Amino acid sequence: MTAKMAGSRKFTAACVQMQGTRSVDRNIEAAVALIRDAAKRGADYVQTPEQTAIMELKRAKLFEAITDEENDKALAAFRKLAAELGIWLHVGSLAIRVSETQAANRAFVIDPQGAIAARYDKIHMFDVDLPNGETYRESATYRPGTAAVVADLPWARLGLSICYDIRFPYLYRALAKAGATVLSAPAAFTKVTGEAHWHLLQRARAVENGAFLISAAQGGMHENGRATYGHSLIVAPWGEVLAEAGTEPEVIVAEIDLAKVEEARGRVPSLTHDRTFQPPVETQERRAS
Ligand SMILES: O=C(O)CNC(=O)[C@H](CS)NC(=O)CCC(=O)C(=O)O
Repeated sequence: MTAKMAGSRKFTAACVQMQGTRSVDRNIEAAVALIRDAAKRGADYVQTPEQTAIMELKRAKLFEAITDEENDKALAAFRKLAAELGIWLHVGSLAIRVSETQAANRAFVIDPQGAIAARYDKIHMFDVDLPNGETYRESATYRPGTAAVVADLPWARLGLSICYDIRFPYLYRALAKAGATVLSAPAAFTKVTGEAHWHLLQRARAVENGAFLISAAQGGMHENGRATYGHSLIVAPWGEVLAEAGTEPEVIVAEIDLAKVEEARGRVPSLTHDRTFQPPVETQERRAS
């Protein structure tokens, strides 16, 4: 609607924060209302969280609810909505059935005509036992992706990632080296790890790559028993938090000025200072000899 022209150095980004349920229909309805709100507030690019369409940890129940890409009603609804609103819509992820026994945790970038401009399958699987007793085995259900993906928005190259990926810095280095000036990590971070690490990791990836980092999040207590951290974030390349959500569903908006990328990279050009050697690891034995 208010989409700025291609070649412009500025655009308006929004994150839609959600409290995902076990119902695909209810989640689509909630997401659509928030995306409409974001467009009304002038967003050219809107991002939704990881698992926008279903938050379900029980494998059998998940497989009853999901389909392949062609039959996915959330994807169809979001394509129609992007075209209607004339926005770039980045669906943080959907669970897409890729075989009898496996799903992909897949992000979609949808263009203002409703066409799929890019797809990314989450690479790093959250197979973790937390100290509070929460246990996750993402790889028991999902087939990890094997490729890093960038998507060209009219204003900037966008680097894709999802949630737990944020803990693997070389992925974002690869995306930045491939020209990404806006990075993304839509998430369903656990409350306990989010409290400890969320802002730190998001800001670190932005600063070390001199790039914007836009991450829409799941937040609050979910029907599946999980508590997620929320705090959707839009971070500038110098590390400032431009917009941040609380724990409840809401929309956050910020203006993305790409001149800030050159400014940050000009001040500290660490992106051009990578050394390729492996630092020697000194062991006790070596030191003794
Ligand atoms: O479970 C669902 O329904 C949605 N999917 C997820 O929540 C995914 C895989 S279990 N969660 C994460 O990657 C959390 C990472 C995280 O919290 C960290 O890195 O600390």
